[in-house]
Amino acid sequence: MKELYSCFNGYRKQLVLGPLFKLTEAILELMVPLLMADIIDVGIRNGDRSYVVTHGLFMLLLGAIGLGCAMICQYFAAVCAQGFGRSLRQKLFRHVFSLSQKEYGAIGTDSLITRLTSDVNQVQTGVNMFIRLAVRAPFLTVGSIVMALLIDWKIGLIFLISTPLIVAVLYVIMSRSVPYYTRIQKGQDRISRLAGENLEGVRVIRAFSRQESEVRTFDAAGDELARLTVYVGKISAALNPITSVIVNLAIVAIVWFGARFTDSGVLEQGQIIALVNYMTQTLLALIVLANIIVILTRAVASARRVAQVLEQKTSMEDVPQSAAAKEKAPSIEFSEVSFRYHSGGDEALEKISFSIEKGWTLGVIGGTGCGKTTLARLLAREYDVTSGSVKIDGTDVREYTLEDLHRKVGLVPQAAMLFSGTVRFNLKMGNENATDEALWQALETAQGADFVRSKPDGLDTVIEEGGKNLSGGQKQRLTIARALAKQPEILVLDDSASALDYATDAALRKALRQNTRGMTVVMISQRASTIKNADRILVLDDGRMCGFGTHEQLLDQCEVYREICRSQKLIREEDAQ
Ligand SMILES: Nc1ncnc2c1ncn2[C@@H]1O[C@H](COP(=O)(O)OP(=O)(O)OP(=O)(O)O)[C@@H](O)[C@H]1O
Repeated sequence: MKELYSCFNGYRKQLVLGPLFKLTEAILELMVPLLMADIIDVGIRNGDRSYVVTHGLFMLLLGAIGLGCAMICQYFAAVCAQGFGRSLRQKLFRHVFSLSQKEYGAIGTDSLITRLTSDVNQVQTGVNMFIRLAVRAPFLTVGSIVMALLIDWKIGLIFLISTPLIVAVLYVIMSRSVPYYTRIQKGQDRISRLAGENLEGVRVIRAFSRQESEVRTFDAAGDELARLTVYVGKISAALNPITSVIVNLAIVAIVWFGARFTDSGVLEQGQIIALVNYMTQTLLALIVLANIIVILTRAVASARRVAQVLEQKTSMEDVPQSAAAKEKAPSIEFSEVSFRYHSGGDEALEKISFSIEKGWTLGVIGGTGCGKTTLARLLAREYDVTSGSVKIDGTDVREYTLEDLHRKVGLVPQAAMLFSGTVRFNLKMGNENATDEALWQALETAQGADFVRSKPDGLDTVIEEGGKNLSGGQKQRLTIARALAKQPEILVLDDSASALDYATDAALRKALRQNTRGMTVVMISQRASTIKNADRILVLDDGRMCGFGTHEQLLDQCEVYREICRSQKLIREEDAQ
């Protein structure tokens, strides 16, 4: 939670002054019943009009000052809560970027989104309410009791009996309802998740005619949320009648005993009215206090969820400075590399060893789930190896700063990911300083220049969220161009041409060969035709390396490779024997 306090930096003044102004308003509010008692007992009883008017005007003045204090407090609360929320959101967002894939996987993307949005909002509301009401409500409760005791300690005893009774009722109702608020919060998270997932995958849902069943799931989640909310509403509905009964009985007791004390000259009528006012104030303050406790309980739960992320340290330590690359060392070298995902299960890669020289093309092939993407992730250090080492230019990837490493390795992931903006904006993500000429060059190599040129706005063509307005193949070409614009030393294409037709795929490979001289290319593919001309081919089978060599060598020596080529009709049946 310590991490959260620093978000008050710059707003500590409002955090302290806000409650102080509210306290001033509460003190003035406590004085009003006393003034009223004076007006009745002195002014009205003696028929002293000027007393009534001056005291009445004084009451108005107190009211005006109180209003001013309340408005200043409200302003400070808004400034502090908004400022705090903004800092917290920024801090959390920045921190999330510093986490590695391992932590993303452990916390979950949905959960991170909820923490960044609704949890931060809850904490922000909590801060606002804390400034406005957390000091005022308990002060008014205690102050009303003290004032009653000061007017008459015997009548004050009625306050000392009724207040704990009201507190007991509030406690029982809250202890039953608060756990439901946590469940309601979870229910709202579930509805957001379902809505997000369904809207995102609306095309798949339609294609599989799953609308009805998805609507039913969504309805069920909505019904459950409504059921919980109604149940909490029912419990809370008992609050007002029960507390009203207690307060009204207390008022009856005040009037009853007050009348007797008035007869005996111990109390004045105005004082009885003041006591009734204090009783009503006590009740209102206690109800506000109960609401604040609910809001603060939710805010603390949300603050813990946010703090949990902020306190999460990345498992991927960055070094302050990169170690030097070694001359004449292989461009990429895997030595006895094994890797297991944090979620457990078998090793995704097992004792992989190979190396390739600078400027070579490495083809990686194998069945689904054999570890091709994992290999690319280890090279770009999205994860750290479980054992063994991955070296680039003779230096372990862990000895480069992450920034230097990401500059060296351009990874084009399997799922093409584009951001809303323009073509230029997306391509420049690879290299902010790239000229238009360099961007067109990257597009030419990635076989994307023609389709961008065909758009009236060229590089300024608008790309919708996630690249929705582009075809799968167009998206892939732009992601390849984005990586090329970075001019990395190593380009990793993780099945990045899977949506391209054979002719475009062949043109892409030819352009890569011609335009990326000196660049080491790792080409992961399910298609043997895509990688067959690579300088070396790595064949993976269920996380193990079962072949490494040229196409011809592998046809000679590797049964799995021969089988892949045969199944894809790259070689004739009899050659595979
Ligand atoms: N984030 C993850 N958490 C846990 N296990 C994972 C994760 N990603 C992949 N795996 C597992 O690791 C193994 C290798 O997966 P990987 O994605 O590297 O295979 P792949 O060869 O790229 O498959 P494909 O060709 O289908 O893309 C699989 O058994 C997969 O289930």
